[in-house]
Amino acid sequence: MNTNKNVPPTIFVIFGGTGDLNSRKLAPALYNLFLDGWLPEQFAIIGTGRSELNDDAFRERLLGDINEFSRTGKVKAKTWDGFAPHVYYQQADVKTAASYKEFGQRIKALEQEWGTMPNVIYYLAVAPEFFPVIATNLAKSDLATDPERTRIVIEKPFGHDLDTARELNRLLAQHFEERQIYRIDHYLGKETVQNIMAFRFANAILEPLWNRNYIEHVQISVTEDIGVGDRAGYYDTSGALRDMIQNHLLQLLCLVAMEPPVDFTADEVRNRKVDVLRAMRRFSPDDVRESAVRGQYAPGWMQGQEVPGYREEKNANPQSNTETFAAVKFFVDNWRWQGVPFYLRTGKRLHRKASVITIQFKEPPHFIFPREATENLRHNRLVISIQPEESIRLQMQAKRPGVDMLLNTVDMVFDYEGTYTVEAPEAYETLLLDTMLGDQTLFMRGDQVEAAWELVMPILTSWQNRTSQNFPNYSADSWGPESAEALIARDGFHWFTLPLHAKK
Ligand SMILES: NC(=O)C1=CN([C@@H]2O[C@H](COP(=O)(O)OP(=O)(O)OC[C@H]3O[C@@H](n4cnc5c(N)ncnc54)[C@H](OP(=O)(O)O)[C@@H]3O)[C@@H](O)[C@H]2O)C=CC1
Ligand SMILES: O=C1O[C@H](COP(=O)(O)O)[C@@H](O)[C@H](O)[C@H]1O
Repeated sequence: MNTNKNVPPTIFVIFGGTGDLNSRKLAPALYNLFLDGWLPEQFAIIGTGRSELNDDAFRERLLGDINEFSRTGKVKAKTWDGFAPHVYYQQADVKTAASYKEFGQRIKALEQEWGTMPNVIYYLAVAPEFFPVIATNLAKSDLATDPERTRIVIEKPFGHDLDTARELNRLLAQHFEERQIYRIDHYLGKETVQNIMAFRFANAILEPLWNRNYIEHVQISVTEDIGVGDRAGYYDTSGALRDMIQNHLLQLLCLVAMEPPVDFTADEVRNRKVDVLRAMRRFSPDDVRESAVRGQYAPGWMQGQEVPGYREEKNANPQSNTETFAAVKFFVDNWRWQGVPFYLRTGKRLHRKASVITIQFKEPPHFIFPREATENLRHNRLVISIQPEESIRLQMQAKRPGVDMLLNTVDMVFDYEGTYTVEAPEAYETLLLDTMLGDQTLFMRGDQVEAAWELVMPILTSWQNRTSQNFPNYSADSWGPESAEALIARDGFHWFTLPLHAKK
């Protein structure tokens, strides 16, 4: 989102500095921002956790993490020598008031050393049970009183359901202004996801076609080949609908379905996305049976390796009925989209990792070519590949070279790899920089989160009330349960196989 390099002096406090998210995502992202010259001279990262570490030990730990997880590869000694002095560690228990006093002293010392009043960003990379605790303690300790200079970043999950999301919003609103609150949805930071807005709203040729008159249906598919690994403790309380559809996939849907914003400001963009969520058709219990399916993976084989079923994963409940796959048909009841189904699906341990949005257009109203010339033609489709392939393909019909008139389907392709030489930043790099610049465009506003929860609540409730499950119901390395095929086949469509050229 950024067009300038004017990041003001900033102190970045990471609650959960010793945790997995910081190791794999935040620390490498901050390092890469430093590497690319985005960070100001006056910049400090204060990591916190209960672990007993000093500054040097924490720096060593981050060095290992960055070496392992950074997209830019191993750290160069000279760059590290420039970065490391900006990093500090403070042991703290987030539940005790004394910890916040110590943060206050640390921040004050840096202010005095720098001779300026920096922005202070509190990043909550801790379990969600600590979000209210930390927010309240920051406020009580007067560490976030200035809305111009202090911000709080909240990781997912934002609430477990509509009530808990509302409760968390209420609590945050007691202590912070909305402009201070940055709710993360890391999909919004992905380069290819940001490009959906650029592609739709910086090109005049798409908008006239972007509606129910030309579009037959939309598919949003986020498939993963990995299982839950050692995250079953968290995942068992969540499931695919909460973990992916309520946030990432619905946000992708909003980007496809939103009206053109008047300008590219945070609230205008977010208003248009909330409009979509509000226009989405609500589910009755009968609708849920018709329009939503779920699945759970069984043990099996992936690429020659034996893999456990979900119930056999570390820390999983052996009788768990948590879904690791979900597919839902939504409608957006407004003038633009009336009658156009949006099929969303996501799941773990599926055949291939791929996040793809496919817009299928209606057939031409009349074919002038002989039947045999057109037999194998597909509808025009716009295929937006978010990852791992990063591309946009427009599938068109063309005449095959030859003396006869035979047509086939060809792709017009924009692909990042072939077009740009610069490597795209990781989502967290963009998002962390935006928190420092005070740009909330790619962050979830409170009403947006609640509107998304409101939409999925009938499905969650209905699934919770239906106890009998035939789980596990799909095998590893498949495309999910048969019921997912039936969901879309009833409307005469099928899930598209994801781009064959997609990188593994
Ligand atoms: N890991 C990931 O890929 C993702 C994580 N998230 C979210 O990020 C958050 C963190 O996840 P993750 O990093 O995986 O979790 P971890 O369990 O790896 O880390 C938890 C962190 O919290 C700290 N902590 C726990 N209790 C206290 C306490 N009482 N006082 C101070 N610090 C404490 C731990 O410090 P110590 O061990 O030193 O006590 C540790 O640094 C969660 O909300 C998660 O949902 C979101 C998306 C992806
Ligand atoms: O938020 C989450 O996202 C990941 C998938 O993210 P991606 O960037 O790798 O597509 C998912 O594995 C995880 O369960 C979920 O919590």
